[in-house]
Amino acid sequence: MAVYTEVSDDDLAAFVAAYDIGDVVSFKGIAEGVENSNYLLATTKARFILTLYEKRVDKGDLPFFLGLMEHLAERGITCPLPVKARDGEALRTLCGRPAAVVTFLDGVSVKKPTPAHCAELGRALGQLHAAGEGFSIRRPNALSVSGWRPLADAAKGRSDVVQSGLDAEIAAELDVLERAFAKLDLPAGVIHADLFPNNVLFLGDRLSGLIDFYFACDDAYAYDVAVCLNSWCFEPDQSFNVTKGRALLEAYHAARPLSDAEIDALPTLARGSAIRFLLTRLVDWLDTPAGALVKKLDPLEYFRKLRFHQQAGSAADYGWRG
Ligand SMILES: Nc1ncnc2c1ncn2[C@@H]1O[C@H](COP(=O)(O)OP(=O)(O)O)[C@@H](O)[C@H]1O
Ligand SMILES: N[C@@H](CCOP(=O)(O)O)C(=O)O
Repeated sequence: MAVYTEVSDDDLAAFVAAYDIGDVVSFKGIAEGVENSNYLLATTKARFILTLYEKRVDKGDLPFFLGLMEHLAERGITCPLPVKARDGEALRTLCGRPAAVVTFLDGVSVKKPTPAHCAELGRALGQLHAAGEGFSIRRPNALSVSGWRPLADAAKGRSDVVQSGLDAEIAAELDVLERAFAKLDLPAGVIHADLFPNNVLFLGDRLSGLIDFYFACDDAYAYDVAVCLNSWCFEPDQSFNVTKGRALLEAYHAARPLSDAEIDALPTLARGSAIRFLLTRLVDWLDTPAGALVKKLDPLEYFRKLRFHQQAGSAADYGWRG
């Protein structure tokens, strides 16, 4: 579920009256999603997504997220465009929460990505990175290497209920990654940071839109590539599909060429990305009360991916041909 805040008909009517988006035809909560309350809002003019930003979103970050979507949409990226109310403001308040209306994108997310989907994704990611250049607001990645130890500490002493010995494995991995990340000096800019298949829409085999920019931040571009290798190229049996990896990397490289340093760093970045999602899932797993309506995501999926990356010697293990 992702409707934490219920909006009454009266609240909705008062909210929509501030915009020039037509009259409400229908209004329905969207089940998918984890972080925020999302509604599909249809009006006499068009369809929109109304989002109420929930507790985990820092209100101070909203100008970054909304400004970024506007910046990218202006540069040809098919992403939600924040809709301004008559007073010129896109960020408003509804039911005591920060809220915004964005344009609705057609398409569906794929459950089983093919190499063709991975190529589409790689190309779109390269274009996204190029289009983000020149965006003026900065947002450091709170979930990069300096954020991992605090997450591990939050789970410490409890993670063995998920898997015996996990605390020690995480601590040892963080020792390695903190040293390895300190040595990296890679091209950086705006990244999506959560471009999993559920955040990419397709019409047939053609990518039709990118959504959910609420983890976007400044970090190494190749880290975003590593997030996608993790989320798009593993099979359900947890084997890495090099054909998908190659399709993703080659399409990305055609849109935004990867430097030798970025290619060499891929195994380290993939390990980092694996521990990031392992840790956030682990903390959520441990902290989400039994019976909560939110679907808990399996932390061990990312532990198994981490194991693969620990064995990876070079980018060739991800399908890179040079
Ligand atoms: N602009 C959009 N156009 C079409 N569907 C959208 C749009 N934004 C969100 N959705 C739908 O809402 C769901 C949840 O949105 P998402 O931004 O991923 O939520 P959360 O940040 O809470 O995880 C998506 O899976 C998608 O089905
Ligand atoms: N992609 C993250 C969870 C974040 O969910 P989203 O619905 O905001 O994309 C994970 O898989 O751990």
